[in-house]
Amino acid sequence: QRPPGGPMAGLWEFPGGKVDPGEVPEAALVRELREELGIEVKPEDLRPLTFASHSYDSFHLLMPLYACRKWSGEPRGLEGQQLAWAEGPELTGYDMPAADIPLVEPVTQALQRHL
Ligand SMILES: Nc1nc2c([nH]c(=O)n2[C@H]2C[C@H](O)[C@@H](COP(=O)(O)OP(=O)(O)OP(=O)(O)O)O2)c(=O)[nH]1
Repeated sequence: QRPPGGPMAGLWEFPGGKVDPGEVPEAALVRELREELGIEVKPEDLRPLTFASHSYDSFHLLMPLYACRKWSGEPRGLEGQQLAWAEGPELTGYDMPAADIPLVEPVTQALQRHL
């Protein structure tokens, strides 16, 4: 859950974050999962699933979404954030950033197909 006081506070998002200059996207996600959730993921265990392309008022977000079925460690909110483990149809019950709404259906389908 996004922290209070910042942009889109309180909305539920997929774990991740911005790619640093010169950083490969998969490396950025591995880093963010380590920093935010304390889990270790190998880049080869990230499978591209779909992407979001959404114009917010002040920027355009192009965000790749990956499936990850293998990790080590137990996810914890290392930055004080609330966590939720949501599978399939439960995902629709969370208030999400506008860019994420079109991702719910492909994620739900991928979970059903065990991708
Ligand atoms: N991680 C993540 N970010 C998302 C999702 N949906 C969505 O619109 N975003 C946006 C929010 C941010 O503008 C950007 C992610 O960057 P971030 O999480 O590193 O940045 P932030 O706004 O929390 O903080 P800052 O670095 O700009 O201060 O993408 C999502 O599902 N997951």
